Amino acid sequence: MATEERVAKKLRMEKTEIPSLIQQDPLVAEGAEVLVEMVKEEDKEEEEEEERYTEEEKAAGEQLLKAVADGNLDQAKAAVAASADIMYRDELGRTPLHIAAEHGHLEIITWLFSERHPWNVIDYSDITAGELALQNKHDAVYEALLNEGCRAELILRAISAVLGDDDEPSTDYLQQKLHYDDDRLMDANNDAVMMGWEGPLMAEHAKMMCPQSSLSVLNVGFGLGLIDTELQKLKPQAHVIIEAHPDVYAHMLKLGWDKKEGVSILFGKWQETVPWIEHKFDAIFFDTYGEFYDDLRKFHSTIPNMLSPNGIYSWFNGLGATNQFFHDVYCRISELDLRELGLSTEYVEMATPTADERGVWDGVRQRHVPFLFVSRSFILFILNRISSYLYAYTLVYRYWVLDTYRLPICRFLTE
Ligand SMILES: C[S@@+](CC[C@H](N)C(=O)[O-])C[C@H]1O[C@@H](n2cnc3c(N)ncnc32)[C@H](O)[C@@H]1O
Repeated sequence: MATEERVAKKLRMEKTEIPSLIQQDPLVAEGAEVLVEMVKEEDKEEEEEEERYTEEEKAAGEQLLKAVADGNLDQAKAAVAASADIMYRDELGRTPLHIAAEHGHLEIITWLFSERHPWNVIDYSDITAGELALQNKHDAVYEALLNEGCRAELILRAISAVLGDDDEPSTDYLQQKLHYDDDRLMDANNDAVMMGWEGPLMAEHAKMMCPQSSLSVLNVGFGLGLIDTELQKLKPQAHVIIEAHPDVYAHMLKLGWDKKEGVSILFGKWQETVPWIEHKFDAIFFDTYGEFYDDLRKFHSTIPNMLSPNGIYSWFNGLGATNQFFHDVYCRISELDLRELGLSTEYVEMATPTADERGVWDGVRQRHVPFLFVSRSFILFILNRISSYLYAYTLVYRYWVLDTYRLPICRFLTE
């Protein structure tokens, strides 16, 4: 496929639409250039891959793809025995897993995993096998893909723990100069830390966590103060806010949050302030920036000490939200992590604002779709190498493509 066509596909638009889009804005042009370079790089890799195969291996690869599409396991096994690469790709970059998922061949999926086919491989348009199973309504296949995704991620985590590969959260974000602009909070690169369009999500979180007044609440991460404003409307008896960034803290003081009745601000990172908290809260919310899934998991582990017996814990759920399949895997992993801590998780579904309603992209770097896909593809490109998506949590967690937001409600397990 020609480079232009591949770029258009990645942007999910027609080839003819791109020139006018590029003319509109130098930032979009910059984004498109990055994409072109990425596609060229992919082309080079593809060529190298082609050259890697002998004629015999290519024939076996084609035989494998056909057998998988036909749902013929014996022939698929024979193709592998005859030297087919288990991850042989067709012209769309789809591997046997994509094809088996698209056609709903569960037995073949199980066999592919036993042959160590990775669960999270993407095609040249960033499509996962999970998305193809979902689109074609192959529920049992989707379930098998989800299970494998969770299994693989948990194994990877266990290996990282043994290797002592437990990264400290980066302090880069906390050292950057932030600025507030209308209803947005942006970092030094003009990347949005928080945007006003998330207001309805925050209002829903507050409502779900605080069904009545006079409760005792904890919020980690002030940002625009959207959730704190909503919590205030519910008249909490005690309202603790943990915030680590000096510019956000200064903004809070300027707005007089330190003088509001019942409000206490703990200035510092939650990692340093939470261990000192002895109070039990009826509602706890977590939404930070510049942190990884592992940090969220560490925060989960502090909940049993801080939540009152009938309390509710919730967190901003942007896990893997650039892709429905990845999102579902991470929601399930989080549920498993919380269960181990004695907490149940219920995901309450609500519609997310549409792209038009999110018109607030104006004035920030990520406002245009090309950037969205540039960062997404870049992350997936890295992912293919480390075979984990969880590390991408921070970088992408504001740019979700999901129509439905899954709001987590966590409580102590009763049995
Ligand atoms: C996405 S914003 C929170 C938005 C907030 N939920 C709202 O409704 O406006 C994330 C906030 O977490 C803060 N933050 C980032 N890392 C933190 C940490 N380790 N401890 C405490 N706050 C942190 C950021 O400075 C930022 O104010």
